[in-house]
Amino acid sequence: NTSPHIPYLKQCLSLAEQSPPRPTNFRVGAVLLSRKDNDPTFTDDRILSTGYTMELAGNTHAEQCCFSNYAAVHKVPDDQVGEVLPVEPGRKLVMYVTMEPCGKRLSGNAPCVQRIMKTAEGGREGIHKVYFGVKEPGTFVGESEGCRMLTQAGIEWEHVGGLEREILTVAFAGHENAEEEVRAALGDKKTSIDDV
Ligand SMILES: Nc1nc(=O)c(N)c(NC[C@H](O)[C@H](O)[C@H](O)COP(=O)(O)O)[nH]1
Ligand SMILES: [Zn+2]
Repeated sequence: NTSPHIPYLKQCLSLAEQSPPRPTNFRVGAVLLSRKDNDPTFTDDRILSTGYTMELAGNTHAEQCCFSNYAAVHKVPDDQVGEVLPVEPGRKLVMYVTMEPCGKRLSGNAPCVQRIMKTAEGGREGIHKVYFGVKEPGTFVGESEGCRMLTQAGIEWEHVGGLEREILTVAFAGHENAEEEVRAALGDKKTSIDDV
């Protein structure tokens, strides 16, 4: 019996596979949904938006595209997406991403944790929880800050294990020595059982 989160991470993985391979970032997929409280099998989930790395023009991240796509459908600029996300009693906003949202980007563009935090404005809760399949490898920014920043902002997060190898293989596809980087990233995981 697999965790009910796995089908969502698999959906994010197939989104990530649509991302153009680049050595300068990771190929990531994201899904934004509304989830009813106390619905353990997620039967009443409502998908709100999806996104993948570089889906939209420019150097865009999966989470960024996910928000931007939703904002476009609701005819507001990206930075006002929080104002059009649904606020429904008894339901929460949840995001699934193949990789831990970035807390820092080498390009200096707004990191995705900042975009996630921004959805909580004007008394709205915004994104309640983020599920991801791997922590960000150290390739670009070293020790990732995403989770710590989410915690500081009072946003819950959870690493859902089981798809690390698949997620990293897709993420690193555009990199020079992708296989080596995947192996190294898996090795970093104290919990990865593949390499024992
Ligand atoms: N969660 C996440 N979703 C993405 O869609 C993506 N590409 C990354 N990648 C994180 C990595 O740290 C940055 O890609 C590098 O730091 C380069 O920064 P830019 O992407 O050029 O801003 N992380
Ligand atoms: Zn990001």
